[in-house]
Amino acid sequence: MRTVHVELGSRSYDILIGSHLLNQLGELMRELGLGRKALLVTDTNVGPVYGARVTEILTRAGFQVAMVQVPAGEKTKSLEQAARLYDAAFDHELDRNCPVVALGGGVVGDLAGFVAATYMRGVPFIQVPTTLLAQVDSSVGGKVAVNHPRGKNIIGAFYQPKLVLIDTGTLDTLDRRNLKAGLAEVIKYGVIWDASFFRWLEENISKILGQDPASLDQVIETCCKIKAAVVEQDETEQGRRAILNYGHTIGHAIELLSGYGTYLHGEAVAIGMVYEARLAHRIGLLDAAAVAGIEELIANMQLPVHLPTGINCQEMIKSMYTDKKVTAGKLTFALPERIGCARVVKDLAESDIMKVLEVVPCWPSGF
Ligand SMILES: NC(=O)c1ccc[n+]([C@@H]2O[C@H](COP(=O)([O-])OP(=O)(O)OC[C@H]3O[C@@H](n4cnc5c(N)ncnc54)[C@H](O)[C@@H]3O)[C@@H](O)[C@H]2O)c1
Ligand SMILES: O=C(O)C(=O)C[C@@H](O)[C@H](O)[C@H](O)COP(=O)(O)O
Ligand SMILES: [Zn+2]
Repeated sequence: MRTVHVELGSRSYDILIGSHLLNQLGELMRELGLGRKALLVTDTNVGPVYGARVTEILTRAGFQVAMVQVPAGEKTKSLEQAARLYDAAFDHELDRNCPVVALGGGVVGDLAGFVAATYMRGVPFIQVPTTLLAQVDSSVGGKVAVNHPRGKNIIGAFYQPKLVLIDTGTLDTLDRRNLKAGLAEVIKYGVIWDASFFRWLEENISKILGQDPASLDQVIETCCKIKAAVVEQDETEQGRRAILNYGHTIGHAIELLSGYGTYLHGEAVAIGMVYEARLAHRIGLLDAAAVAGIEELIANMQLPVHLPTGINCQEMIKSMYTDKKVTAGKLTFALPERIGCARVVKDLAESDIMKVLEVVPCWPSGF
């Protein structure tokens, strides 16, 4: 088992990474001294595979478990689904010391975390991420949210989990499309933080796509360490943390305008990283070789690199104004300045963004 610690004073916690860790969840939660009723939140794909097993593990450790399965998919990050979970928490008589446990991908984690942050003004939250994306990114760092019809993750909070338990064995049942979507966030960490990790990814593409266990363990641990380091510096995104948003200003606009769930989050971020690298080049921040290297790695990981057909570039820019990085009406981007280093750039000219979006005016959506 590998452990990554996230040091945030009284909100510190461990990320445990290993191949058969689910079995230890109950004992680990008991050691945290939590109340004995647990709301287990999962979705309609993950529940049937792991729900009964996790319920049994928690029950054996002395928890009374109520499991709720929300519909799988991005549309579930909604206030309607949150309301369903508040009802379930009431029905199960959760008190302030009783945990909400998220068993699933980033959708379940963000939704359940939002409910944990707000039910009774906050109850303990446990993350058990089961997608690669959730294991390398969304389960760590405390961003929890639901979507608004006009903006991604608009209703949310910063609310840290008490424990992140990553059972890498759960990736065995994840489909290829979702595995690859997780790799977009993995590439992000190489671009914004660690040039040697970026090179390592370039050299290990076939092992990673072949789901070689040691390579995936390496990927997950490295990403968790990077995310922990960024979050420790700037828990509530007053500045530096925004580099984790590289690819997301354009990515979120794609998710919104194509209809939540049409593009997976990781796919939209992959496209966003390509166009935002070009934007960084256009404003003189990033050299052309680095832009080509980023685009090549994303394509070689079998992720999309073109804007989808039919997305109107003006509409895209308009929707970027709902981004949480906007301040005083100015668009703000997290852009790479070289492989392994990124910075927040404020006050970009719309004309530069438009030029970049129009380079290949809304290409066909084939990957
Ligand atoms: N909070 C954060 O810091 C953060 C970071 C990145 C992304 N996100 C959010 O995460 C969401 C995307 O998360 P995601 O990519 O995990 O998507 P997801 O949660 O929708 O999961 C993807 C699909 O895989 C299924 N699935 C999950 N685990 C499985 C398993 N082990 N076996 C079989 N099927 C499984 C799910 O049911 C779903 O259909 C987006 O809403 C995004 O905004 C949040
Ligand atoms: O943890 C962060 O900070 C991130 O930005 C991670 C992103 O991968 C994630 O998609 C996040 O939800 C986007 O942040 P948002 O504040 O733009 O919603
Ligand atoms: Zn993301």
